[in-house]
Amino acid sequence: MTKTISEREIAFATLYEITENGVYSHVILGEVLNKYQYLEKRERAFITRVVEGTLEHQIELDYILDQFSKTKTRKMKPVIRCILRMSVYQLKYMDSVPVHAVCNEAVKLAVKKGFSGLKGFVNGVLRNVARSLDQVKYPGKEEPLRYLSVRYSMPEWIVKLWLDAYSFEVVEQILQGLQEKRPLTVRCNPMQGTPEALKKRLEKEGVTVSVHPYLKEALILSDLDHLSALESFRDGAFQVQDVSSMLVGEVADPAKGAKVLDVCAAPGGKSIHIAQLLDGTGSVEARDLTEAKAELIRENVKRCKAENLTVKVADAQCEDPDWKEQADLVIADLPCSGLGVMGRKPDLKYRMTKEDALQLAELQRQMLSVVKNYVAPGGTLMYSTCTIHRAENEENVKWFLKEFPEFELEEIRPYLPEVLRADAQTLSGCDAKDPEDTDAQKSRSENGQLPETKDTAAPPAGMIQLLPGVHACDGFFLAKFRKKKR
Ligand SMILES: C[S@@+](CC[C@H](N)C(=O)[O-])C[C@H]1O[C@@H](n2cnc3c(N)ncnc32)[C@H](O)[C@@H]1O
Repeated sequence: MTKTISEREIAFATLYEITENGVYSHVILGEVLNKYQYLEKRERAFITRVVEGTLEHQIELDYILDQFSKTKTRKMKPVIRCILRMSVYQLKYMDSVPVHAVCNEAVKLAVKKGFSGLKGFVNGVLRNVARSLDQVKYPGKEEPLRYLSVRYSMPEWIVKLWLDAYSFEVVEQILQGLQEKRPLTVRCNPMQGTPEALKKRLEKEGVTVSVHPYLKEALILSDLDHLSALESFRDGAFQVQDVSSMLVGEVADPAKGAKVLDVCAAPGGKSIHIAQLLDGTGSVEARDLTEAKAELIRENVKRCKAENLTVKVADAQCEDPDWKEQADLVIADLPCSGLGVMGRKPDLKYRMTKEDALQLAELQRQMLSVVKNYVAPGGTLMYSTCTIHRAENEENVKWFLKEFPEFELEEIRPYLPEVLRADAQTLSGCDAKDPEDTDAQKSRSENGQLPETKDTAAPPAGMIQLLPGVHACDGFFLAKFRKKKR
């Protein structure tokens, strides 16, 4: 097929839709790659890399451009700003792309988009950047907020939020972790065989597989094209899930025969995990707000052949009297600001605001105050988010325990992989600035073991904040509550 549009033009149009019209990056990239299936694999990879890379480094790219252009990026015409950003990304991060190709293509694109009058400006700025890229002066560490924000392209409000909660070193580790390419992690379906058998099966299908250091059921896959091309995937032998999310099921540790309610379940990762841990016994009801979300759960349930799982459309904000004190386990994996998974969704950091994140913390409180009513006396409530935000995590836990004294935190360390146990937090220890400073850490005996059972006075370490860069997983928070028996 003759090409009427270049890969740079496609990357530009995609970026423009995301940054100027607010379209979600993962949605539009999926559509674009689908539409231009006829392009070569190399060209499709170029489009993805330029779009995701430009978004990922946007603050840094603007900082560089502002040093070379009299018109600052915020005052530029959106089309020109978009062309310049993606061009500087190629100059700085894509060694294989020659400078003249970047500049010439940017000029051509500006002309094609109706800005022939600015072709000299585009060419001049880019040639200048290319010549002096090594001499760009970045903010120094004496201005920690600005340094971290520009160096890692993270909006200042998020950096500030984290600097208020963690030391400079930990925040830098988180930011580095978010920029690293996240591996594809999957969880073995225990109903279909052992992780060892799945590993062999995947290797036969041409996939490179390693076992995640935290859980033997978690496999890291690489060298694969499409998941749906794998028979093992179509058969439901595994489910894509970050290892942090797998910990919800591990820590919940449901007893065989348990009655489980997952109030925000789509696309079904945690519900299906728990249904499998129940080994076909008990029941899981997986709920989400809309029919479209419920359908996503159904598709995954069908593929994984989980028979003890039903799906229902229901609003977690509205109380369902039929479930009052009926559940042995309630899973509340609630909507959140997602600051722990920004590595997977590069535009999220520019969309989320401090106010939105605080509103989400309020929404979580409202949902928790409804869904806690479903827990039977002696039963468990698991609260989790994929964010790094004390208001949504530790502060919500504090609020919950104060508001609903019939609940208490339950010790989670025995259920965690050994390397994570020291980072579990108690209620009083969750204000510590460093993960190493937690109460749980302090209450460990010298050889790093859990306290002996006779140490009953030790407060339970019932929650954990996982941090990318510090831990080998996404940013994630979980807490385990037990409803006291009457
Ligand atoms: C973090 S995701 C859940 C991920 C899921 N637990 C898993 O492991 O696959 C949060 C979910 O909450 C759902 N949600 C948002 N508001 C809701 C509401 N009022 N009632 C029920 N579900 C809601 C969203 O549709 C989204 O699917």
